[in-house]
Amino acid sequence: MLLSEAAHLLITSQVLGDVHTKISGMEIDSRQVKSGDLFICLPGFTVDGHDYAAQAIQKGASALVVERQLELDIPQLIVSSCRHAMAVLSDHFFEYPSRTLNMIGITGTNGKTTTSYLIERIMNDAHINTGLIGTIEMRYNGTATPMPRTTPEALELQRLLHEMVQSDVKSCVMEVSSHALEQGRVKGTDYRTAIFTNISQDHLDYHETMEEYIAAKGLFFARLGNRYEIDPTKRKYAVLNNDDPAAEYFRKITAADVITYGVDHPADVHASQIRITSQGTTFQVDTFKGNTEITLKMVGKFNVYNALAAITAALIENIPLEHIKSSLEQIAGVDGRVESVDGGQPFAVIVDYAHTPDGLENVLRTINEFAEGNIITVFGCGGDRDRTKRPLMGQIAAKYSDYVFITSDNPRTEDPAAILTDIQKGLEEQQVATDKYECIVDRRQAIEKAVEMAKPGDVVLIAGKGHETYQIIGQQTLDFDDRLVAKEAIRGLYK
Ligand SMILES: CC(=O)N[C@H]1[C@@H](OP(=O)(O)OP(=O)(O)OC[C@H]2O[C@@H](n3ccc(=O)[nH]c3=O)[C@H](O)[C@@H]2O)O[C@H](CO)[C@@H](O)[C@@H]1O[C@H](C)C(=O)N[C@@H](C)C(=O)N[C@H](CCC(=O)O)C(=O)O
Ligand SMILES: Nc1ncnc2c1ncn2[C@@H]1O[C@H](COP(=O)(O)OP(=O)(O)OP(=O)(O)O)[C@@H](O)[C@H]1O
Ligand SMILES: N[C@H](CCC[C@H](N)C(=O)O)C(=O)O
Ligand SMILES: [Mg+2]
Repeated sequence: MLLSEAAHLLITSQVLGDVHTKISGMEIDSRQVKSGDLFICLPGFTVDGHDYAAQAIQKGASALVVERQLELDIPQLIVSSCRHAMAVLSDHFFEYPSRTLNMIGITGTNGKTTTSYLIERIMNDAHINTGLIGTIEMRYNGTATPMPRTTPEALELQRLLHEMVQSDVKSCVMEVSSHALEQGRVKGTDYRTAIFTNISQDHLDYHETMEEYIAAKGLFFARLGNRYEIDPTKRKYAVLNNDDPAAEYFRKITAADVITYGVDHPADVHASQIRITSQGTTFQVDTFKGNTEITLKMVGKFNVYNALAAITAALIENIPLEHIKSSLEQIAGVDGRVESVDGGQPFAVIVDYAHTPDGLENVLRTINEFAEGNIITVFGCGGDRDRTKRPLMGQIAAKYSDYVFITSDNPRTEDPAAILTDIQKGLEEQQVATDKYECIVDRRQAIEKAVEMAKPGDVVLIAGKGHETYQIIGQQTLDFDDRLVAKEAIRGLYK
């Protein structure tokens, strides 16, 4: 690509220097720049990419995208928003991969990862070669790469989608976080289907109010246009959870066809007669393409919602309901989501990624439906993240458990003990008896004590970190896996 081409795409941009400058790649991190790259200077939340332009030049950058002219002897493209420029240029540079792939995006506070795996499985079983991008990993054609965040930056995203196109992938299912929507990470990405799971409190450190959070999610549906072509494969679909009040707002702001799913309210894809056991969940589903009964190996009403979203997306792809049922019934579960840890102990140990008040309430309510003995919950809240959810999660843990170990999640740069105090305040406010909970900063120790306390028939829930294999304390990322730590604790007791 030539710099002139980039300038042409960004109509209001201004070029300083040689318009014939060749661009062989793009980069937003000066440390990763290769010779001939266009370095895009992102003004970040912690540092300003403009301050790293000199380093990028040293590493061989051929031109810069900037929001203000820099006193550096190199061609520069001055734009009003480097983030916007990144999205537009990446999409072009990687040959608009989302127009070739059939894109399915999922947004919502909880259930994105789970739903994405259900869809991936149904699609691949139906021989539609499908890739996946989300919190745990990105994977396609049997190869997986861990992901640092739920939704990649536009540059990384378009690069990954391009890779998928080159590898003969036909469809991609991905999680679209509210951060991504707000920062324009998926700008330009052409989704066929946009799914909404639910909205509840989270990320109020970033979005400040629930209204702003909902508005960020709304961007996904507002951008979803429908040109009502004769070719039905070009239609766009908004798949909305009709039991969530925000669905009505998304319906109003989208120009796509709306298809609803739900349990408590009438919907195009509707579940009823939900039966939950410790082994799984059975429900009747009535759809616009037939009816059937499905038994999931996954537990919880919330997983019925995830399954309904996946069924709707698959029906849009014209996959027969009987095939969808067969795929869903075979799925054992998703990594770190209500995952049982079996070390031969006479009680249940469940690791789950619930890290929001709603997520924690859902998983605990589900456990309450089948637990025979006491419920012992071990959980914490991440540092440098929404502080207002901490006391609420404390109250929920106490409400649905017989005993609570308040411990560290990923404290990041916050004082770990102070995070525990924030959680404890919620319990104090509700005057929870002090012999019903304790605070142990060290997560390993908390897990060990919980396992030690459990009696036959009890359930130990270890919530918050799910699939994570690390713990971030200060600037350090240390090895830590709830499942392994629980197994070690069990082994220590039941040798
Ligand atoms: C709040 C947020 O989203 N921050 C993202 C943002 O960081 P930032 O603006 O602070 O970036 P920065 O560190 O200031 O750097 C600015 C620029 O300077 C560049 N730089 C920096 C240092 C250097 O030596 N050289 C250099 O070029 C950086 O590459 C970057 O381009 O841009 C960075 C670069 O792409 C991201 O890595 C970073 O994600 C951080 C790590 C993060 O934790 N984000 C979370 C909150 C997040 O996005 N979460 C959602 C999931 C939410 C959900 O659960 O739904 C997600 O999608 O993952
Ligand atoms: N549909 C749902 N509604 C409410 N809670 C859910 C739902 N699905 C899963 N959960 C709970 O939320 C946790 C996280 O689920 P999942 O990882 O699928 O969500 P996510 O939206 O991908 O989260 P993240 O924002 O971290 O990417 C689960 O471990 C479970 O406790
Ligand atoms: N995607 C979520 C993950 C939270 C996981 C929890 N273990 C934590 O570190 O807070 C977030 O960025 O808020
Ligand atoms: Mg996720």
